[in-house]
Amino acid sequence: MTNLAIAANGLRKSYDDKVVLDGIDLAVPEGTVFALLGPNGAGKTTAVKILSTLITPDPGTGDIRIGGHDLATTPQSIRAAIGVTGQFSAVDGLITGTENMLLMADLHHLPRAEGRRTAAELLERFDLVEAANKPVSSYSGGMKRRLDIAMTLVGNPRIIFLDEPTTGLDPRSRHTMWAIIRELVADGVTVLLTTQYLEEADELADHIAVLNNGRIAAQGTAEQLKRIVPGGHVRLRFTDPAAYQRATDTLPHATTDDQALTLQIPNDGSQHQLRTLLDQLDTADIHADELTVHTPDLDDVFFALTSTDTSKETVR
Ligand SMILES: Nc1ncnc2c1ncn2[C@@H]1O[C@H](COP(=O)(O)OP(=O)(O)OP(=O)(O)O)[C@@H](O)[C@H]1O
Repeated sequence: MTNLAIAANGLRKSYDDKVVLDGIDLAVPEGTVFALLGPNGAGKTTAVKILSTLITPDPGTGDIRIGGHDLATTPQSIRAAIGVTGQFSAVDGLITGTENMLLMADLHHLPRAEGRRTAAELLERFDLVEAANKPVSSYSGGMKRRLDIAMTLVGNPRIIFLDEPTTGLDPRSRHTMWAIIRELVADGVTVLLTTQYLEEADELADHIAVLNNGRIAAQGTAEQLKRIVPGGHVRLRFTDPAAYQRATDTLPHATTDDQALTLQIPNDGSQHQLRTLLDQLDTADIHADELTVHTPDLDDVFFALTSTDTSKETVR
């Protein structure tokens, strides 16, 4: 059986009468990426703060084990085993990148020479050598995030929590961050990340949990999640109203838009279903100006699951 790096049972947290986490279960195998996905205010940061020992869960929460350590009895062992970066990062803007790194090395009680060597290696690895002696307040968003991760790695953690690691980054910096995360996982590190970006979860995560209204509305691989929503279709666009009319007569199950002269036909995008549709069009001598195939993506899943109060579905 695979060892779990993170195991949480019945995680609960309320603020006054607002229930933020209503008993959620998480199981993250070692060396994998787990994405906690949810709209603003869903409780993602709260979950990360609890799992990284920054705040305590409510009574009634079940067992939580991080890296095999019990959160209730040995939080200090957990702190030694994990790294946390994100919205509550430890980066100090007033001092330089190198100084931030050395501060971290001190916190981990590394001997001075080793601390300097580790800091230099990590600054190099994250492409921060040129900026190393400049105050962090002059860094771009992407550079700050890279420094944040570099600081986290000083202690060589095997489990890393990344709270919205790419929020606000431009596409290039986002891709750099994804490459960094993939490298960490290739080294055997376990990553739990929160994100509002479906594309990010799709790109990186082995397992995705969608958090909504304090509960996990669905979880599974990106592929499993995509299968739980309908939404695959072929879209045909016409410029000739007569051809459009012939198509609507030929395809009675299509959703039509008379203004845009488009039809949407349910279709799973498989070779078989596509061929059947194309044969129908050929037989009726219909030629669309544009044909596009839309397979459900995580956007469809996200909107389907987070738009109602009661949706609850689990894919295993
Ligand atoms: N210390 C606190 N006191 C009271 N309410 C809080 C506190 N911390 C969080 N909350 C509330 O808990 C809910 C969940 O917040 P949380 O920051 O975990 O959400 P999130 O999913 O991370 O959202 P975002 O994507 O906006 O960061 C919000 O409604 C928030 O207002």
